[in-house]
Amino acid sequence: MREEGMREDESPVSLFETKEGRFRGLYKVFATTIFGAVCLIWVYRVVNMGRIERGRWCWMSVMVSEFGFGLYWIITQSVRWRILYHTPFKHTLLNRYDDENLPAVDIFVCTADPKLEPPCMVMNTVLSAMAYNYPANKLNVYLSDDGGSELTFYALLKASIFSKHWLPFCRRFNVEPRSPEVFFAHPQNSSTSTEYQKAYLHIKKLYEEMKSEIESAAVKGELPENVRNEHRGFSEWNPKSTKQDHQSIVQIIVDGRDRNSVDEDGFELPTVVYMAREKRPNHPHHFKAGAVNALIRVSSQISNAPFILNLDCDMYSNNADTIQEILCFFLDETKGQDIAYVQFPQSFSNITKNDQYGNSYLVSAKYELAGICGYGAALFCGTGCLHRRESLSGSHLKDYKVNWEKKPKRNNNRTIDELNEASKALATCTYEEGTLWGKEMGLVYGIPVEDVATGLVISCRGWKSIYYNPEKKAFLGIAPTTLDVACLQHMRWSEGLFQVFFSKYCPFIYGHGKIHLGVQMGYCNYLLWAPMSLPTLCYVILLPISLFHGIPLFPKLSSMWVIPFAYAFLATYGYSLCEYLTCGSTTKARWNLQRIKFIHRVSSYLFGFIDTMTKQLGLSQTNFVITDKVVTEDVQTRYEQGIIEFGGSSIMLTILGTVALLNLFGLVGGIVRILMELELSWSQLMMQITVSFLVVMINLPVYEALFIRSDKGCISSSIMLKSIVVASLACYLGAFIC
Ligand SMILES: O=c1ccn([C@@H]2O[C@H](COP(=O)(O)OP(=O)(O)O[C@H]3O[C@H](CO)[C@@H](O)[C@H](O)[C@H]3O)[C@@H](O)[C@H]2O)c(=O)[nH]1
Ligand SMILES: [Mn+2]
Repeated sequence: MREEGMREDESPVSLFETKEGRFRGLYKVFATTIFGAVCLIWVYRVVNMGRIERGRWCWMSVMVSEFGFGLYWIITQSVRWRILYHTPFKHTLLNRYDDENLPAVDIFVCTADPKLEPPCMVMNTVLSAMAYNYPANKLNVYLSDDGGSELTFYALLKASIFSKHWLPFCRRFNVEPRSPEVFFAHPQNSSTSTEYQKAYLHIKKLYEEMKSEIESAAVKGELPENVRNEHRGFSEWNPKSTKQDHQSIVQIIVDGRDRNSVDEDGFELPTVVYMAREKRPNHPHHFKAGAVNALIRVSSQISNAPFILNLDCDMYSNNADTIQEILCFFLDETKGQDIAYVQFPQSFSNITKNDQYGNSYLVSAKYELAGICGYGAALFCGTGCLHRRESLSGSHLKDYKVNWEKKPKRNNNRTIDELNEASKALATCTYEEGTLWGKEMGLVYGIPVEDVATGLVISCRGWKSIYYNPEKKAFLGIAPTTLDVACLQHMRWSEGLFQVFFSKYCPFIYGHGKIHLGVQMGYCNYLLWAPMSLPTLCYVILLPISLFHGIPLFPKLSSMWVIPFAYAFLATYGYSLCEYLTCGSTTKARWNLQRIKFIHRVSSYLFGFIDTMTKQLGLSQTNFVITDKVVTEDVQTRYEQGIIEFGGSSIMLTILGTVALLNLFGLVGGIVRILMELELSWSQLMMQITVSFLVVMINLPVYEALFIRSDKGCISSSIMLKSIVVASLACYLGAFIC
C-alpha cells in the first residue's frame, strides 16, 4: 500500500533493512555440545544417587540445583538462536515524506520525586526532547510529575523560557547532544567561528542562570517570592497539597498553536504540558504505569499524536535524529503496519571503565534483546520506546487500520483553559474506576515491571515490535552509583519479572499459540532471575560447608565424569567472555560483572524471590522504590575510581558477608583436612576447592570492605561480626545437615 505522502517518482524501497547475526550455525553446534554435557551431569547425579554415604542432603540439593541451572541454560538459548539487526534508512524517509506529511509525536517524560530526581536533570531531558530535529508543530512534550511538586512546575516554566533560546541555538549550529547540561560539560572545539563562540557564551550564561534559579529554589525548599504571579498555574497548589494528596493538575505551558509562542528566531515551539495526576491517600496510584496511562488520556485531548515516545526523567536524547530513524520502521510500506513499538536499549552516561555495578548490559543489548527480536518481538523496557498509540489502547493487530490524520489534531478550536479543564478530568483518581485501564488498556497495573508485562500483552495481541540498537546511543540515563541502589533496583526488577511469570501473563501460558516459543523462552531469560538465586545460593553455601567437613559432592579428578562438569563450566564461561569482549569491553569489566551477578543472586534476587512469594500469599503489596539519581561528592569519587560502595540494607550485606566468609572458611578448612586426614585426597575435593576458590577470588573486594577499608563505603563492624558468627555457625552446624 502506498502512503499518501509518498512522491510519485519514488520506488517503494524499504525504509529499513534486516540482517541476521553471524556465526549462528557455529553457535548451534557449540550449544549442542553444552547440552550434551548438561545431560551427562544429570545422568551422573541420577546414576550415583544411591551410592552416597555421607552428605546425602547436600548431594541431593546440589543435584536439584544443577537441574535448575541446566533448565535455565536451555531456556536462555532461544535468544542466541536467531539474532536480527535492523537498520533504518533515514534519508529515504526524508526523501519520501516532507514535513507536512510526517506524523505527530507525543513525548512523555515521567518524574516522581524532586529530591531523588533533581528538577534540573528532568529539565535537561525535557529540553533535549523539545530540541529534536522534527517539525515543532508535530512535537508535543508532556511531563508527568508524580511528585506533584510546585518546584518541578516552576522548573518547567523556566525551561520553556530557556527553550526559546536553546532550540534556535541547536538548530543554527546543529550541536549535539541537546541536553544543555551534557553539552556544556563537553570541552568545546576552539577552532569554531567567532559567531558560534559568541552565541555559545551567551547561551551558556542563560543556561547557568536558569540552573542556579532552579537549584536555589530547590535548596531553599521554596519558590522565589513573586513568581506565583508570573503564571496562573501556581494557583493549582494550595498549602495543603502534598505529594500523596492533591487534585489533578494539567497546565499547557507552551501552546504550539499559539502564533505568539515562538522562539527567538520566530520559529514555532513544540507544545509543552505539565501534568500531576490526582493523588489521594486511599487510592492506589499504580506508580509509573498509572502516570503513563493518565498521560495517554490527557495527551489524547491535547494533541493525540499517533506515536508516543516514553522517556524516564533521566534519559536525555543523545541523537537529534532519533524520531526520523524510528519512523522508518513504522512508515515502511510493507512491514511497518504490524509494528506496535520500537525499543532502544537502556544506556547510561555515567558508566565507569570497568563498570563495577554491571550497569552497561552490553550482552543483553547486543545479543539477547536482538535475539528475541529474531522471533518478531522486543522487550518493552519502559524508557526509550516509541509506541503506536493504537497499540496501547488495547487494539488487536487484526482490527487495526492505519488512518492517522496528517494534520496535527491540535489545530482544534478549544482554548487553553478548556483543554486544561477537559484534561484534568481525565487525570483524577476515580476516572479509571470500572474501566479497562490497567487491564486491557494502557500499561498493565499491579506489577513493578509494568513495561515488560505490557510489552508481552501487546505482542500477544498479534503486534510485532522491533528492538533497535544504533551505533550512536539514542538515549542516555543515569545508572546506580552505589551497591545499595543497584541492589534495590535489581530487587524490584527481579521481583516484578518473577511476578509476571507467576501471574496470568506467564509467557508459556498467556503467550501459548500467540507468540513464538522463542519469544516465550526469551522472556523467561529475564523473568526467572529471582528463582535462579536459589540454586546459586545452594551452590555457594553447601559446597563450602561440605568442603569444610571433607565430604566430596563431585566426581574425583581421575573419573571420566569430571569431563562434562569441567566442559560445561569452562566452555560456557569461555564463550560468555568472548561474547562480552566482542561488545568492546574489558576482561576486568567481565570479572566485575561476574561479581555483581553473584551479589545480586545471593541478595537482591533472593529478596525479590521472597517478596514475590509473600505477594502470592497476599502478605504484601506491590511497591516501586525509585532509583536515586543524586550522588554526594565522595561517593562519586569512589564510584569513578571503580571502588564498590557497600552500605545500605544491612540484611543483604550480612548475607553477602556470610557467604563470602563461608567460602573462605570452607576453602581453608577443606585444605587443612586434606593435609591432615590420610583417607582424603585432593582429587576427591578438587572441584569443590575450585568453586570455593573462585568465589573467594570474586569476593576479594568484600573481604576488603569487611576488614581493611575504613571509608564510608565499607561494611560496618556490626555486619562484619554478624557475618563471622553466622558463617562459623554454619560451618559447625553443617556437620548435622551433611
Ligand atoms: O510512582 C512512580 C515511580 C516512578 N516513576 C518514574 O518512573 C521512571 C523510572 O523509575 P526509576 O526509579 O528510574 O526506575 P528504573 O529501575 O531506573 O526504571 C526502569 O524500570 C522500570 C520498571 O521497574 C521502568 O518503569 C523504567 O522505565 C525503567 O527505566 C522514573 O522516570 C520515575 O520518575 C513515576 O513516574 N511514578
Ligand atoms: Mn532509572
